[in-house]
Amino acid sequence: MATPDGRVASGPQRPSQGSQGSRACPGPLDSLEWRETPERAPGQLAMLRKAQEFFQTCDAEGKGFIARRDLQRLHEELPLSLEELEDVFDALDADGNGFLTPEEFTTGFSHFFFSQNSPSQEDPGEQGAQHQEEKVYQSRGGEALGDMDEDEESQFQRLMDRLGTQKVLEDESDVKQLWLQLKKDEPHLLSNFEDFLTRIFSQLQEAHEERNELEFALKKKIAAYDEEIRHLYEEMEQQIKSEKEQFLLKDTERFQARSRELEQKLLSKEQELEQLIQKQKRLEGQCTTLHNDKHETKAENTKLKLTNQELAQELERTSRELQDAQQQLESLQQEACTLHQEKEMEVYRVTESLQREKAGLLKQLDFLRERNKHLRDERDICFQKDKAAKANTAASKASWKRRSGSVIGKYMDSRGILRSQSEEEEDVFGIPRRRSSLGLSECPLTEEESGGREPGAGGLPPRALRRIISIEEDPLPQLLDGGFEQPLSRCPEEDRASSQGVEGQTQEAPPSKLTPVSPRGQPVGKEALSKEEDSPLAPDRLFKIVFVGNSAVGKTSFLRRFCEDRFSPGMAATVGLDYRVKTVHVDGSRVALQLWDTAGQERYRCITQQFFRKADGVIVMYDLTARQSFLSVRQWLSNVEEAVGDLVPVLLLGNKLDNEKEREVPRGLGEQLAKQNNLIFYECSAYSGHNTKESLLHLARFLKEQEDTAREDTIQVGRAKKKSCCG
Ligand SMILES: Nc1nc2c(ncn2[C@@H]2O[C@H](COP(=O)(O)OP(=O)(O)OP(=O)(O)O)[C@@H](O)[C@H]2O)c(=O)[nH]1
Ligand SMILES: [Ca+2]
Ligand SMILES: [Mg+2]
Repeated sequence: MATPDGRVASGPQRPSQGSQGSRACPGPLDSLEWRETPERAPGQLAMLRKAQEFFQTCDAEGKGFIARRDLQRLHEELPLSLEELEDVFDALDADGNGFLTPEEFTTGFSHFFFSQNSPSQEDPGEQGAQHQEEKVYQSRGGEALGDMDEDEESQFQRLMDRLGTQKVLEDESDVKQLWLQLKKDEPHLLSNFEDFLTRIFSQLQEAHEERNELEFALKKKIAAYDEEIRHLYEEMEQQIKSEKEQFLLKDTERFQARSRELEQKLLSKEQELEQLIQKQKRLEGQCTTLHNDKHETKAENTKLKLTNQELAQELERTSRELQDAQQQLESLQQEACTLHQEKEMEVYRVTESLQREKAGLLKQLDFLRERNKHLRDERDICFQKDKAAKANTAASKASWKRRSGSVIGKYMDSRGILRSQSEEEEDVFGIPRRRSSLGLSECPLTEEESGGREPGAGGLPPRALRRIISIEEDPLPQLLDGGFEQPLSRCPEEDRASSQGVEGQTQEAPPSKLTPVSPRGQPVGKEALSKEEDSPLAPDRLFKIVFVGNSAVGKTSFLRRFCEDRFSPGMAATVGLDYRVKTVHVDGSRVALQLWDTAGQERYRCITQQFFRKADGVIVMYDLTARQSFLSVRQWLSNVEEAVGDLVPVLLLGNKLDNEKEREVPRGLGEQLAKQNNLIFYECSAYSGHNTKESLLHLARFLKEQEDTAREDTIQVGRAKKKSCCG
């Protein structure tokens, strides 16, 4: 390939030969040379263009500069050695930084070009090897050309034209030299050479055309590609645009939806806010009212506090007063209690004195009876004497009547019937009868022997219960002062019923005339007399106990056993009511028991009923040898309950335990009944004395404990009340 020197050298020397130039880049350089050469006066511009083209040839990669390596790569194409090329590079690299910029290259090139144009070079050292090479080439070329004549020249030109090398060969000087050499040295080989050239050039031509075609195709392809790329680009742009639009659309829609949503939210928030504001206003209003209220309440509170204080003071004062009142009340209660106890004790003492009095009177009565008996005896004797003497006159009879009147008259009425003892006593002791409400019947004493009259038939109307003494109204003194101390007798009806049964109280009556049908011959009251303990000490407390149960179950016998510790068979039935007082010791206390013996017979029930009410305890007795008496127990219990409720403790006694072989009521039944009704239960015998004391003491203890508990309760309640008042 031709160097720049070559081209430049051939340029000025052969301006008409357009085919001369660089073989490396024939296209553009060719065209440059073809355009420049005809002008023959290349200006700066043309030179620059050439330099530029050469620069581009060297800088094949389009880096914008030429490295030392780029120039060395041209070593095979340029007729220069590596060292020479190095020299050229160094010469061109003005600043010596190892790169040739386009300016450096152009400057160096133009320098060389201008130095070529002016043969007298001012700076031969600078041109270096290039210059030398140029000279060699010129010398050779000049020599060859010098040898060629006009004829040969045209001959060769023709050959060239025929071959059509202009299109293929840029620089034909080599071929020309070879042709000339061959023509001169070996003319016979010229035709071969020409043939060879023809072939070569035709091939070259083909190759050239082919290349052109390829270039054209390439250009077309490139254009197509460009077109396609442009198309693709446009499409892409379109797509991007549409995508963008879609995206924008979507975004807008989303944005709009979002904004709508937000607007709604905002709206609701605003509403909420509005509500909240209203609420706040309301609350503020409430707050204000509350504040006002608070003030009012505060004032009221203060007022109330003051009132409270006043009230507290008043309360204190009142409680003090109350306390005082309570203390007073307590002292009054204590007084009342002591008064009550004193009263009871008084009652007891009076009872006792009356009993003693009663005993004295009974003794007197006994004495009188004795006297009566004695007088009767005397009378009998007199009567017998009269009979025997038959000389007794009416005067003697009259005197009898007067004695008897004097002595027994007190006891007999005009009809010869013994007056009731109470009447008698009224006469004798002048004690008036006071009680008449409820109480004991005063049964007339029927003296069988007085005319042998039947009591029922004797015209004496049977006197009904006349005198009634109430247990409820402190009865004892009155009970005793009138007639109770008298031996109670059987009622006339009973006498009649028992076919002239005469009261055993007139024991002195001749047995022949007294026909006691009932085993109950004995009077009741007499034996009840004061075998009672004459205790020197007054009892601590007193309990009233009422004895009930069917007739003949042994109530009176039981009481006798308990009080006197003896048993009399054939007791008379109790009439109305009897009582005894017995003091017993219970756990260190002296307890006086006022034991009321009621009549079990049906007709006295109404009286008995009255006595339950003031009773502290009740004893219900049945006869364990008489079934019916046990069956009546329930009735007795209900009577008690009717009168006093179930507040009063009840002792159930099954009597006549000694008579086991005639037992009709099993023990279990009694126990069961007691359990059902919450009673104290004993089986006893008045006859043997078994369980008499035990059972009554049990009841007495129970009563005492009950009273103790009640007292304690009262005290505690009082204390509690006091405490609560003080507290
Ligand atoms: N075998 C036996 N007979 C007794 C017992 N207790 C009383 N008797 C007899 O039973 C009969 C009636 O006795 P009272 O004591 O009069 O009976 P009462 O319950 O007082 O009778 P009223 O006064 O009519 O209510 C009398 O004949 C007594 O001798 C006893 O424990 N054993
Ligand atoms: Ca440089
Ligand atoms: Mg009796």
